[in-house]
Amino acid sequence: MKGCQKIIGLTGSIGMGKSTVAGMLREAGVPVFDADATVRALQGPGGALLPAIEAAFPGTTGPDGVDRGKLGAAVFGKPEALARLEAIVHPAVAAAREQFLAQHCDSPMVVFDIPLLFERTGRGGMDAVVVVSAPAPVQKARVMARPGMSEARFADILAAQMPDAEKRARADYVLDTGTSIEETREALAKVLERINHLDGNAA
Ligand SMILES: CC(C)(COP(=O)(O)OP(=O)(O)OC[C@H]1O[C@@H](n2cnc3c(N)ncnc32)[C@H](O)[C@@H]1O)[C@@H](O)C(=O)NCCC(=O)NCCS
Ligand SMILES: Nc1ncnc2c1ncn2[C@@H]1O[C@H](COP(=O)(O)OP(=O)(O)OP(=O)(O)O)[C@@H](O)[C@H]1O
Repeated sequence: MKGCQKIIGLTGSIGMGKSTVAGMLREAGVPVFDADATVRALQGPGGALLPAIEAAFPGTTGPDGVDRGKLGAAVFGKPEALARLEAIVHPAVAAAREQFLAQHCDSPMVVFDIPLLFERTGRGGMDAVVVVSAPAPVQKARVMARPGMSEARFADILAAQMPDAEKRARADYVLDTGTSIEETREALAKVLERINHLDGNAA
C-alpha cells in the first residue's frame, strides 16, 4: 500500500462518529475512502457480491440487493457466519481501496474510513490512525436511537469489535466525539495540523 501521499486511517466502534468526522474531512477537501459505502454498493441492487452472498446465506438477497436486517440477523452474534460473510466481502473492499488510492495519488492526504481497521485491515502503510471515541453511555444512546436496533443486536455488534479502550490505546490520535459537533470539528482541525507536520510518507 505504498502511497504518494499521507494516508490516514479513521476508525472507531459502532456509533462513535466515524461517518460524521469523515463528512467533516470531505468538507475540508480531503478524499475519504468509505469502507461501509463500498460494502453497501457491492451489496446493493445488481451488486457484484449478491450471488456469493445468496449462495452462502440463502434468502438474504433480492431485487433490491441484500436485505441488511436479514443478513445482519444471520451473522451478528454468530462468529462463524460473520467470518464467512467477511471472507466474501473484505477482499472486494481491499481491491476498491487500492483503486481509490491510485485514483487520488495526486492528493497530499487521503483518509481510509474503515470500521474494522484494527480488527481486520491492519495499519500497514498508514501514516497515522485517528480513533473516534465517546463515553459508552453516549455511544449506546446514539446507537439505540437507530431504526431496527435492539439491545441484543447492539451487544452482538459490540462483541464482534475490539473494545473502545484498546482502540484508544492503539491510536495515534483520539478524537473525542462525546462533545458538541463544533468542538469535534475544532479538535479535528488540530489533529490535521499535527498530521500535516509529520515527516515523510507511508513506508
Ligand atoms: C451484516 C450487514 C449486512 C448488516 O448491515 P446493517 O446496515 O444492518 O449494519 P451496518 O453495516 O451499518 O453495521 C452496523 C455496525 O456493525 C458494524 N459491523 C459491520 N460488520 C461488522 C463486522 N464484520 N464485524 C464487526 N462489526 C461489524 C459496523 O461497523 C457498524 O458499527 C453488514 O454490516 C455487513 O455486510 N457486514 C459485513 C461486512 C463488513 O465487515 N463490514 C464492515 C467493515 S468493511
Ligand atoms: N461531537 C460529535 N461528533 C460526532 N458525532 C456526533 C457528535 N455529537 C453528536 N454526534 C452524533 O452521533 C452520531 C454518530 O454517528 P455516526 O454515523 O457518525 O457514527 P459511526 O461511527 O459512523 O457509526 P457506525 O459505526 O455505526 O456506522 C451522529 O448522529 C452524530 O450527529
